[in-house]
Amino acid sequence: MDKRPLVMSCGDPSGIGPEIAAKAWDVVGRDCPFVWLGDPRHLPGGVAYRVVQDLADCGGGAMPVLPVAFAAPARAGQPDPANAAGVIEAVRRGVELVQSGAARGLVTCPIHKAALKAGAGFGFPGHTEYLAHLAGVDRVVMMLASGALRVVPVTIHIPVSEVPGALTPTLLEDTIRITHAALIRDFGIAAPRLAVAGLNPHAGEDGTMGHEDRDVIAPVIARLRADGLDLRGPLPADTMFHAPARARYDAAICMYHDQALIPIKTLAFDEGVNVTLGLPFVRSSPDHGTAYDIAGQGVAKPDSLIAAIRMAWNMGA
Ligand SMILES: NC(=O)c1ccc[n+]([C@@H]2O[C@H](COP(=O)([O-])OP(=O)(O)OC[C@H]3O[C@@H](n4cnc5c(N)ncnc54)[C@H](O)[C@@H]3O)[C@@H](O)[C@H]2O)c1
Ligand SMILES: N[C@H](C(=O)O)[C@H](O)COP(=O)(O)O
Repeated sequence: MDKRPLVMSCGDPSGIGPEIAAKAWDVVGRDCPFVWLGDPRHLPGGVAYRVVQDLADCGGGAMPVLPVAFAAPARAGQPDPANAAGVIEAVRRGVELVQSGAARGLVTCPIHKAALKAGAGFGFPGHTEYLAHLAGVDRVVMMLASGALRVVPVTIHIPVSEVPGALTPTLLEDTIRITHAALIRDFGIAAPRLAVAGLNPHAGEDGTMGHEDRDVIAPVIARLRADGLDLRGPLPADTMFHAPARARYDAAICMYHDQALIPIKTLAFDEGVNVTLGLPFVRSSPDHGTAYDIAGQGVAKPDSLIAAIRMAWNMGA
């Protein structure tokens, strides 16, 4: 039996990451052990932890911590640019441990993208793009998954004004194929059914409200259907997410970030998991961010992080 632990990058220590990690350990630390990569100083007072030097000894007891150097203490809700380098190092170290085979998978606690850019010139829009860079892969896919819905945004962290130009047939086909393969391999769905959203209102209304649906999306769907994939679309996005519609597919392929993330965060904010498909290792994350507005108050819910831990544990088996 694979007893290797997960590793968890601490995320922005001024956010809710440290507190939800400690809460998550209390719930799933025994069944899905993880080693927290961060600065013990950033953990909330009273949290039981033990510093470890490697991943060998991490089952049960207090939360194991593999220290990562940070320049400054953390002030709840107030990101410190001086800590940006440590946030990035925790992610890099986590990838190193997974790629070495020491860890079963990586769970990342939330980062604040703008804070990393300001503090360390972080050149990536978020974890997803950074992890692809570290892994040396050209294409990865962001999936947000829950019991009620799985969604994939084809374009991610780009301005809405740039979405039409970014929606190339190649990007759409790659995204669909990576998603389809992951649903089979990682989610145990033998014959995945995919619903593909249109870009424009009413999926372009036969070209009267935009042409991308007819000229870009529909030909890719036709080609992949001819290749045997079970796809429907381009569908009007506004009628894809009510319960009867969701019952007809296993994942929704959406054209841009909020077209995908609004429905899943509306339906399943506390259980949604962000999982990166196409990496040579397992990576998951909660579906929320640093939540500076509640950081340090003890009210942050660990539920999404717990779901992310469980998903990574099961996918890493
Ligand atoms: N995986 C990630 O690293 C990740 C994911 C999403 C957003 N972010 C980043 O986080 C930063 C803040 O983003 P945002 O404000 O749009 O979204 P957010 O998810 O941080 O917060 C949105 C709202 O949800 C609440 N909330 C979030 N998580 C919660 C929890 N566990 N329990 C209770 N309430 C919770 C917050 O208090 C806030 O009111 C941004 O820089 C964003 O890019 C990172
Ligand atoms: N777009 C995701 C969300 O809103 O939940 C989140 O920002 C993911 O970012 P990463 O690439 O850092 O996982």
